[in-house]
Amino acid sequence: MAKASVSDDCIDMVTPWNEYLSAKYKRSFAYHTVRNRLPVTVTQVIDHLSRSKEALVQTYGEGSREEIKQIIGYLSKLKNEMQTNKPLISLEANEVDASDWNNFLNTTEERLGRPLLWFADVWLHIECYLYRRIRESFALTKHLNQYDPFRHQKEEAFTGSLQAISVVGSYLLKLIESDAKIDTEQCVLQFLKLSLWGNRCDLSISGGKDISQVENPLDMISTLDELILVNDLQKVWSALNSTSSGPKIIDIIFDNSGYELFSDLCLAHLLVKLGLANKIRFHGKRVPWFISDVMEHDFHWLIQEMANQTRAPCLSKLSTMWKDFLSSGTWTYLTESFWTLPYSYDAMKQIDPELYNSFEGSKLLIFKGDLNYRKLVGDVFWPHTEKFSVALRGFEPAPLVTLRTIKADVVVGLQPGQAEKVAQKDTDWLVTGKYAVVSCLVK
Ligand SMILES: O=P(O)(O)OC[C@H]1O[C@](O)(CO)[C@@H](O)[C@@H]1O
Ligand SMILES: [Mn+2]
Repeated sequence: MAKASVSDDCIDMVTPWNEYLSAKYKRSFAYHTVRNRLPVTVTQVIDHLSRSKEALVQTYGEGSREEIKQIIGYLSKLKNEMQTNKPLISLEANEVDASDWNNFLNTTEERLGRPLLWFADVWLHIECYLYRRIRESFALTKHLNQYDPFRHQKEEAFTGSLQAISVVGSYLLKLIESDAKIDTEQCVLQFLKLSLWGNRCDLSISGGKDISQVENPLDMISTLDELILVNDLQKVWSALNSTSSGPKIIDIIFDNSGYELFSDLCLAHLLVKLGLANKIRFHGKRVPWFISDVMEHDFHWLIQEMANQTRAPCLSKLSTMWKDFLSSGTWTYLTESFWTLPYSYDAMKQIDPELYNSFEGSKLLIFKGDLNYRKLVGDVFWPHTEKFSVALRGFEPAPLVTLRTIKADVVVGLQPGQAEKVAQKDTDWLVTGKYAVVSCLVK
């Protein structure tokens, strides 16, 4: 009998413990995401292109008119493939990571003995594949080859948060310019929390709705400690404050642009100013990713946009200092392809040994956000009391910490009974970004 709908392929149950998160489980957030949220994301890109067509043709030339039609056709086909649970197909455009992606697809197909399907396989792989296919629709064109369909939303996420950004920026400037002795530990903990809660601003969870930070984040921070379900901030402080002889290099693996990126750079500035790091390496995405993730353009755009804020002189002052950090090499911005492959981080040593080895000398790896967390723990539905060190499955290139607001249904490191207690208060505690975890692995 013909399937009434794709969901007939899915199992009407919650994800079993220790199983991969997957849209094959109808009661999972993965199913809701693949069934309802990702089609909306594709539709929003199509709508954006349709609405901006004339402006795009103005900017990219008459040749782009036909390409816009081509991209919309490609995206409509992609949406249909997903909604009718078609096999995942190889990438066509010859980009730096295309062979890695196609190797992943072929190797997985061989292991499974069947092609990958949207409603059967690991959510992480499916969701990353969707964004990589959105990228492909532009990579197959000439005029719009480097166009970022999410840029306008990422930029609005900054301009919409300018009030909160000014508050935090002037606070940071006062701190670093004051001669008064500051409580180093308290300041670092405060800026770690600002960076953590900055992760609430993520367009993929909000479905693109405006998520600008309007409250005063400094007031907000002090009231949120009880929402941090795993709080290893003291361990992070000890790792940062350790007087180990090694180089004081810290890596920040970025998540979202806008307010979150600003809060990450404030933390990075403080760590350098306090002598806890003498080099900070930032890692961003090579292609438009999960709507709000940072690309190199977003990074430099934000710092330049701060320089333009004549009504917030603290921001233009910070912008000058941040440009100096970049030109002196204290800060470096890196874009490795690995971050936009489908792999969870236990595969890094094998897939990108150069990247893995580059972390060996790092004092601390700071992973921001939910997708990085899912890649750290492998998108497995671990029991919530499973140890973070076990869930990492051998990914330990250096001391690391995850600053993550919870937006997907996987969390480890909780105490017995803790998940049940939170769920009584908020049934959707796993997917709203209201709660957070700060989990640290020190070597
Ligand atoms: O920007 P973040 O914090 O990585 O959030 C991305 C997360 O948002 C979601 O789209 C929300 O479900 C997840 O699929 C993904 O892990
Ligand atoms: Mn993100």
